[in-house]
Order: sequence, then structure tokens, then C-alpha cells
Amino acid sequence: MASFFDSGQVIHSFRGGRTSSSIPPSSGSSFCGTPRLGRTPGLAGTLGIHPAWTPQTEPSVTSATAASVIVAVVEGRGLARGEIGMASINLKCPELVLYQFADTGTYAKVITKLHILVPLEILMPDTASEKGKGTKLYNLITENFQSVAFTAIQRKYFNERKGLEYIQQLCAPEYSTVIMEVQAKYYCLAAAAALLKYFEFIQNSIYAPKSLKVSFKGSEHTAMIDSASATNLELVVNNRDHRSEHTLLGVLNYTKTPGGGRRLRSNILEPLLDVDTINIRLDTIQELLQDEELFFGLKNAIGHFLDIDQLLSVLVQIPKQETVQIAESKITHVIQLKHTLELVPPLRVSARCLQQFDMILEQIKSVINDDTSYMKGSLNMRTQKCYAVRPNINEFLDIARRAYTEIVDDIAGLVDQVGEKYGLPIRTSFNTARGFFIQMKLEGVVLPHGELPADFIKVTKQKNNYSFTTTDLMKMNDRCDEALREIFHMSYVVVCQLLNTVHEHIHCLYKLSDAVSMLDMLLSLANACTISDYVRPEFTDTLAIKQGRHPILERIVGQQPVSNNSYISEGSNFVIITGPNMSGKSTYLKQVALCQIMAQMGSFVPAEYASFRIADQIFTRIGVDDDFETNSSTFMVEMKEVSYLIHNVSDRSLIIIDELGRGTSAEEGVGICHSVCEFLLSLRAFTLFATHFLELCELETLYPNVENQHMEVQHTRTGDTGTERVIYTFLLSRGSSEERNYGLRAAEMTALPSTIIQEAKAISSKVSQQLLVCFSSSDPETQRQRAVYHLATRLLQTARNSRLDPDSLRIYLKGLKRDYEAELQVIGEPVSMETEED
Ligand SMILES: Nc1ncnc2c1ncn2[C@@H]1O[C@H](COP(=O)(O)OP(=O)(O)OP(=O)(O)O)[C@@H](O)[C@H]1O
Repeated sequence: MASFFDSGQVIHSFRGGRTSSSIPPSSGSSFCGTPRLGRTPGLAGTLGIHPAWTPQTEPSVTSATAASVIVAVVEGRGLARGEIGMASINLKCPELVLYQFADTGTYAKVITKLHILVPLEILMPDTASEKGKGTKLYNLITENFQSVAFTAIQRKYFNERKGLEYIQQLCAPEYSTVIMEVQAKYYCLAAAAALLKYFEFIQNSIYAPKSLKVSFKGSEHTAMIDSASATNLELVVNNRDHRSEHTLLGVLNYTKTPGGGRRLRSNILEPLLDVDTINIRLDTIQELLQDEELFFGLKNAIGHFLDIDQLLSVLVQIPKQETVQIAESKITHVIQLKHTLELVPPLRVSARCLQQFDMILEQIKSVINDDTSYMKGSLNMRTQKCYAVRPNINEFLDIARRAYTEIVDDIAGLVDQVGEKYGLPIRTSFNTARGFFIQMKLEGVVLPHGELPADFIKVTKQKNNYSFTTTDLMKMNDRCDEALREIFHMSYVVVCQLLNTVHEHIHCLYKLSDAVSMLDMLLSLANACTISDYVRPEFTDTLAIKQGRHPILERIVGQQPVSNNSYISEGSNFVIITGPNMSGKSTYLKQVALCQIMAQMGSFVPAEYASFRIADQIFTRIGVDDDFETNSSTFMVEMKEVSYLIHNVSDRSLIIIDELGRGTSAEEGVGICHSVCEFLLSLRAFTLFATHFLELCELETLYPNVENQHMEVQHTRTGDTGTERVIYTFLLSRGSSEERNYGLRAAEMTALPSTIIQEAKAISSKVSQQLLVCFSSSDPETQRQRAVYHLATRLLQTARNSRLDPDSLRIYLKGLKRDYEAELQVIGEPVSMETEED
């Protein structure tokens, strides 16, 4: 341990990279002497450690969402810059996850992964922030995760050889193939070494050999949704109210276990790519929906499970110090393990697994009493722990337990005596903080001389109750605690021997945890289908949704929103959507992306029919808010997001762009939109592009794969004044919007003076005429280039579209030639193309 702190500036810990402090040299011994590190306020304060570091003795559902992951991140140097190694461990789940991937200059993958992990603490080599000047990755991480504790660790602890040694030593045999996978992945191994070393130090415990689940996650098995898109789509957090459940997670979350909830969250953020796996999930949901008895039976069974991940986590840790608290919590964990294994049979797990679980249960039952069970209430649980170990295993334990029983009986006798002495209706109570104490109801009690007797001490009054104790009772409590300490200590020795044998089969507990969380997630997805009408999606080369609905809007308004059809295929992969403000464009765009994500995570979707093409990445550019955190203007946020999109987009991506270019002038906005569209049009990605720039609808006449659609609105005149009123239908129709100047019409409905509106109308008309001129009559050379570019793009698309038969191809090429000649004639160019016959 001391070697970890063998030089002065070893660990710097600070939040948001703004403050920094360092642990004094050779202070290691004093830290190691602390039995439960997380409970030591001094150290926690020095390190800036979050209270969630404190090991919890009892898993709780409410704590499931709290941050509990510690992540080490390291970047390659020199030629390997951009190669990222990461290792994460969840304090509530003993799984070491390794990641290694190449990232672009924006480090979007690292940031996205970190957002998904919700880290409690991030570790990086101290060289990433040398001399007060951080690397780009370091600056991005500290900017993006300002509320997360950040710790710089000496670079030498990021040692790949040590990392491999750790994994060979700790990995459960069942998962050992991971060693083959990662042995040449130096950066994730280096991150693992630093992480595990730090974990040992901070938790003051080590993992038992061959007990840890180790997995490697490349980014190729799941769809990539960058963190800005996850935020835009309100996948797990609502942008207006962080506590609101109006998110996709809120809509789908009917999970009963913390593990199920975690799994649902991570699947929403990282949907699957593999159609077979998705279909297996969909088959299961279908079966659950068809068999009510099965659905409710499993739901009921799942509801009794505790947080198996957290239980596993404490079972595989070997504390470096033995204290009464540690002894007591180990006994609790064995009782919880017995409770968990007894819940397995109704889950219909395979016979082979059941055999293994039975074997562990038999081992437990050879030491733990049959009727010992996990119970709510501190006194109940204390009694269960006290009598957990069977009699006749340790005769001193049996004697200590008899002594404990006598003391408890004496306490009851003492309280009865006190009650009789003063003629008061008092009763014995218990809580963890006070131990045994006395309680008395205030109602209907006549106190001698109007006050409590003097020997009632430490009196508190709560609602209708007095709570107090006496000197004798306090002495008896001390004796009781002493007897318990002995009992826990002797039981702990027996329980540790038991756990040593259980460790051999630890891998099947990982499988159980996996199975329970997966089943819980699928039950939750099936549950969502019973609340609203969802349909099983298909996977083809086309995105086709009949009467699709926005899943979150549907939940918010409590009634079905207006549904819409969607169709995007390879031949028509770019949809431009226009329509006035408030007509439902953004809602529609998000609806398509949300349905795509739901389908890829294996959920049914809110529609009458739905078919999807698997998307490897989902990009969104939505919203016009400034990003104060990173001090970016609206326009800069837009440009950063678009630049990220352009650098990372692939032919199998789904792209949602809403009102690009709103953060700058109209001419520049149209220009940017046009060039971004032309770039995207050369790809086979599916794009939905909502805009107020009606000029962009011209693209439909230039590109065969563009389709214009618009949100329909109707107009009525109301009252005597005949004021025009707009009725939003939220219905999507073909073609571009006929609505003009709707911004000005919306302004007219406000209290703005009419002179201002009139002037605005005049200026707007002038500007739009100028824009049209700019857009259509640039100099002949530019126009000629544009015609050639259009021809080349369309030829490229034709070449890609291999499904056209020769006749259709000939007709299509003739059309292309005609369009090209027409474009050249407009600018007076000689038409020099050879005829088809030539
Ligand atoms: N399909 C729908 N069914 C019912 N209500 C809808 C539907 N789509 C949108 N709405 C309602 O209309 C409101 C405005 O929708 P939305 O923000 O999508 O419009 P927009 O065209 O993107 O507006 P803007 O151009 O001003 O951004 C939403 O807040 C929602 O309450």
C-alpha cells in the first residue's frame, strides 16, 4: 500500500478541475489503518470522495440510480494519440468493463461513454494535466463532468502489464476468454491497473481471486447515440425538469429491481445492432403479452429480488480489516444470498442452472438455519443475524446466544417492572441508533405530579409518543451489544468459510443477476405495451411506420396524439419537412428517432405497423439553446453538432436535423443548410430535415432521393372582427408547405404594434426576393458546375441502386440527360452530350 504513495504528489483530487489538493507524502499508513474508508470523513473530505463511496450493507432500490461507477481513462501518446483505453467498475456490481477504441478529435465517443456510465469519480494520469495545462481530452472531460470528482493518478500506475496480471488473477474462470480479447489492448489494460489499485486503496478491500466478471466492450455491438442527441431526445433525462419522468426511460420503466432499471437505461442509451438478438427479445415480449398468467407470475417473482449486483459486489470483496460492522454485514449478505437463491425456482431457469443454484443453496443450508430469512425492520434483521448459524457448529456461539436471549428477556422484565412501579402504559422498543428503549403514548396518560419520573432519561417527544430510557436499561443495552459482538464475530468465521466454498460457483450468480435484470427489463417493456397500443416492429431496408405516435407526448397528454405515417427508403432517403411554428415538426422528428431506438432495444413501438432499417448511429441536431456550460453561442453549438455529424456519419445512420442555421442570418442559414444537405445527399443515411427555409424545398427538383413533406394547418376566421385563427392539424402531407410569412402572422396575434408588423412585412418581402435571386442566378460558371455536380451525384446514386432493371435504368438515365441539358440551356451553354444512340 505504501508504495502507492511513495512520492509526494501522487493523487490530486478535485471537482471539476477547479480546485486541487494533494495527499501528503507517506500518509498511506494512516489511511490503511482506517477500517471503512468511505466512512472516514477526513479522508473522504481530503479526496473529495462522494458519500456514495460508503459501502452499503443493504442493497436498496432507491439507491440504484445514484452514481456508483469509477472510471479510469487514458489516451495513447505520440502516434497513438486518439487511441482511448477505459476501465470502469461499479461499486454496486462487481463487473470490470474494459473499453478501447479510436476516437476523433472531438472525443465524442469517450464523452458519450462517460455520460452513459454516470461516473462517481474519473481517474486520469497526472500527465494529462501537467503544469496546469491540460490535454484536450482532459479539458473536455473536466468541462463536461463538472460535478464529478476527478482524480489524477501517477502515470506509472497506468501499467498494462500490471493490468493483465490483475485480470488473470481476478477474472472468474467462466469469463476468462476476455483475456484473449484484451491481452494486446494496452490502453484498457493500463486503465484497469490504475483503477484496481485505486479501488483497493479507497475501499480498503480486495476482490477475491477468480471472482470478478471481466468484459470487453468494443463500440461495434451497439448503436452510437452521442450525448447531445440523448439529451435532445430526452432519452433518460427531461430537459426542463430533471426529476420529471417525461422521458423515454420514464415511459418504459416498470422495472422492479435496481438491476432491471439499470439495464433498461443502458439499453435506451445503447440500443442493439444485432437483429437476431432483438428478435429474441421481441419474441419474449410477445409470449408475455399472450400469456397473462406467465406475465403476472414472473412479475410477482421478480419483485422479491434484491439488488443481486450489489450483493455480488460485497460477496466478492475481501476486507483488509475485520471489524464488527464488517462481520455483521457479511452475515447479512449470506442471508440475502439465501433469500435470493430461494426465489430462483419460479423463474423457470434451465435445469442445469437450477442444479447449480440448488448446490449453492445446499451449501448455505448446511451452515445457516432453514428458517433464517431476509426481513424488513432492524430488530427483525438483528434477530435473524444472531440466530443465522445453525446450533452445534460452534459451542461457544451457542452459549453466547443463550446469554443474549437471557439479556433480551431481562430487558423485557425490567421494562414491565418500571411500568408497574409508576403505573404507566410503557412498552419496549428498538432501533439501530438507540438499541432497546422505552416508548409511551401521550394520549390518556396521567403522569404522577404532571411530569415524567426523574429516572426516565434521554427523553424525546415525537408526535404522540414519549421515548426515553433508564440507567439500568442502558447498562443492559451495553451487555446486549457485547453479547452480540461475540455472536457476530463467531458467526463471521463460520460464514467466511462458507463463502470460500460459494466463491467457486460465483459465475452462476453473475448469470442469475444477468437473467433477472434482463427478465425484469423485458417484463417492463411488455408492461408498457399493456398501457398503450404498441406493435411489434420488423427489420427491413426501409423505415416505414404506419400511424406512429410520439411515446412521451402520448404519456404526457394522457390521450393519443395525432399519429403520422413515415416512409424512408434508399431511393428516397432525404425528407425535408416544412410547416409553420408550432405545427408539430420537431415532435414528429423526435417521434421517428424514439421509435427507432425503441425498436432497436427490442421493444414494441407506438404505431399500427412499423418496419426499421437498423441504424448504426443516431444523430440529432435539435434545439436552439445556448450552452452556457461550455460558453458557446447558439450558432457555435449548432456548428459543433453539425461538424461532429459530418465527421462521423455513415451510410447506415439515422439523422434528425431541426431548424439548422437559425442561429445566424437568413442568407448564411440557407447557405449552410444547402451545403450540409448536399453533403448528406451523397450518402445513403436516412435523413429527416425540418426547416423554415422554404428555399431548400428546391432540392426535390434537383435530387431524386429528396422528398418534400409538410405539416398541414388550416385557417378560420373568428368573431365579428374576422380575426384569422390557425388550426394545427399535426398531420404530415406530401409537398412543401404553402404557408408563407407564418412568423409574421404569429407576431400579428401578439400585442406588437401594427406599424412594426407592417414594416417587418415590407422588409421580409424584399429580403426573400433577394435571397431567391442569389439562390437561382449566380454566374454561369457556378451554375455549370452545379449542373455537373447534380449530374454526378445522381449518377453515383444510380450506380449504388443496383436493384433497377436495365429498362428502368435506361429510362432513368434518359431523364438525367434531359435535366442536365435543360440546366445547361438555362445558362446558354452549348449542349454537347452525345445522344443515347451514339
Ligand atoms: N402529433 C401531435 N399530436 C398532438 N399534439 C402535437 C403533435 N405534435 C405536436 N403537438 C403539440 O404541438 C406543440 C408544438 O409542436 P412542435 O414543437 O413539434 O412544433 P414545431 O413545428 O417544431 O414548432 P417550431 O417550428 O416553433 O419549433 C407541441 O408542444 C405539442 O404539444
